[in-house]
Amino acid sequence: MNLLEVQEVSKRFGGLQALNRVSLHLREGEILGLIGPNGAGKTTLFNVINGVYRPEEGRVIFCGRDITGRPPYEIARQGIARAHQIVRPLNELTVLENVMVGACFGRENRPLREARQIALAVLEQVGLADKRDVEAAKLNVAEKKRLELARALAARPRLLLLDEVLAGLNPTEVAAMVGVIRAIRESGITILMIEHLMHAIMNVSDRIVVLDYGEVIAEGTPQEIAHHPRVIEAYLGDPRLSQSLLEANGGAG
Ligand SMILES: Nc1ncnc2c1ncn2[C@@H]1O[C@H](COP(=O)(O)OP(=O)(O)OP(=O)(O)O)[C@@H](O)[C@H]1O
Repeated sequence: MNLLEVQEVSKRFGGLQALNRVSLHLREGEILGLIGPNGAGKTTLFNVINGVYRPEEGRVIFCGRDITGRPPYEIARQGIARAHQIVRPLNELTVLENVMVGACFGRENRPLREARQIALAVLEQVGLADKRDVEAAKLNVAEKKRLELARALAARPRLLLLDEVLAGLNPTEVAAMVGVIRAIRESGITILMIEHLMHAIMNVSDRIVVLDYGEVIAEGTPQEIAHHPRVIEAYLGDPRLSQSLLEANGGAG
């Protein structure tokens, strides 16, 4: 059974069609990469999936249930967590306390003692255990990204939405984070991730869906996507992206 099905979803902002009959699905246990040029509609799709926006048309089905237009807290309770592109930890709290908040407001309401146990395990999982007593404000960018991931994981999701968790990291940090993402999948969590870093997304995804101007223009394995004429065409308008696609293309063989 598909864990998530997005069926013909459309979302408009005034006269702008941000999503136009977008469909995609995620099988349990897979990593699906969502790519596309700036403004393609990737973040809007995340916002529809986790209930920030209600689409004008279409449906979102999670675990066989229609969750279209349900409020974000209810969708979180059902097992979808999201790591945001812009990381905003509770700065005066420690790393551990931040993650405990995630555990308390996750899939089930948890008592503090249990939330602490979960938070400790999750910090171990993302490689941040040694920083647990540090104030969140004192973390560097890479550590804040890990904290954001830990906060989302503490909700014990079945589906994790990752919005550019590799952005702003240096190559060593990217490689380490890719390792963490793989390990999360191994632990049984399904992942949908938006990423501009072409090498990394090609490397870590089982399948990739490409959005352009709010429409799905391609879907396939990283290999297929890297050679797809419509994808290359879509990316040619953006020199930075087309360069990274060409590099990934070479890397993908
Ligand atoms: N709240 C909003 N109000 C009006 N327009 C919006 C809103 N959110 C997004 N848009 C517009 O919808 C389109 C899709 O934006 P979205 O942020 O989903 O793209 P994206 O693929 O995530 O882009 P990026 O890669 O730059 O993050 C863009 O043209 C954007 O300007």
